[in-house]
Amino acid sequence: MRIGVLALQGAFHEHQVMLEHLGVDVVQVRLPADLEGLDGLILPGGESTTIGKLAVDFDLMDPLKAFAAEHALWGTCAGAIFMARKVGRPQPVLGLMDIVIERNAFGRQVASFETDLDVPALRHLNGGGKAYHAVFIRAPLIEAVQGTAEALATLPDGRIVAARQGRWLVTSFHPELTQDDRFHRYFLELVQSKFDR
Ligand SMILES: NC(=O)CC[C@H](N)C(=O)O
Repeated sequence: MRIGVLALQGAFHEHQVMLEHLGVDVVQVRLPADLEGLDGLILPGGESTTIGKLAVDFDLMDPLKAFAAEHALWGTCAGAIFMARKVGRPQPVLGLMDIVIERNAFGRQVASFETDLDVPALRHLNGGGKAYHAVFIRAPLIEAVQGTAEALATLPDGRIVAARQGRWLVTSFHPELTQDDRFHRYFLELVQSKFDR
């Protein structure tokens, strides 16, 4: 399997390390040609306005949308914002997934937090029964899932922090910053699956 990690800005290296640990070939994507031959793509956390601006400057917007139409995609944090169809205040986004997302919904950098989540979608994986420890860094909130998008994880108060639509996955938090590789393994399952949206 060969997975791309959008490497314009943000935590792409950490995703690469996790994927390589799982025996996956990783390609850093900076130009449209880098998408060639990939089986899936991860959009990392970072600063969504910067990622969006660089994606426009590097003529990546249309190639990314075309790639997403055929492949699995996973956005973490800023990457999730970049995939959303609707963001609180307009900025360059791919506008793919039927979710409404609010940036920095939990407050400033100092309000970053970690918490355990119950994620039913991970239960079938090896080691899947235990709670998932999630790291939130100036995280966005998935305010609504629409169409065929569905929530995968919520905070105890019901706020949505992970969602899936066909082979598209978004998480408000950063699985690449923990030792727990279950979300990466779940994504690799989506890459290999033939889910329809
Ligand atoms: N950890 C992150 O990716 C933070 C996302 C950032 N606050 C944004 O709005 O783009």
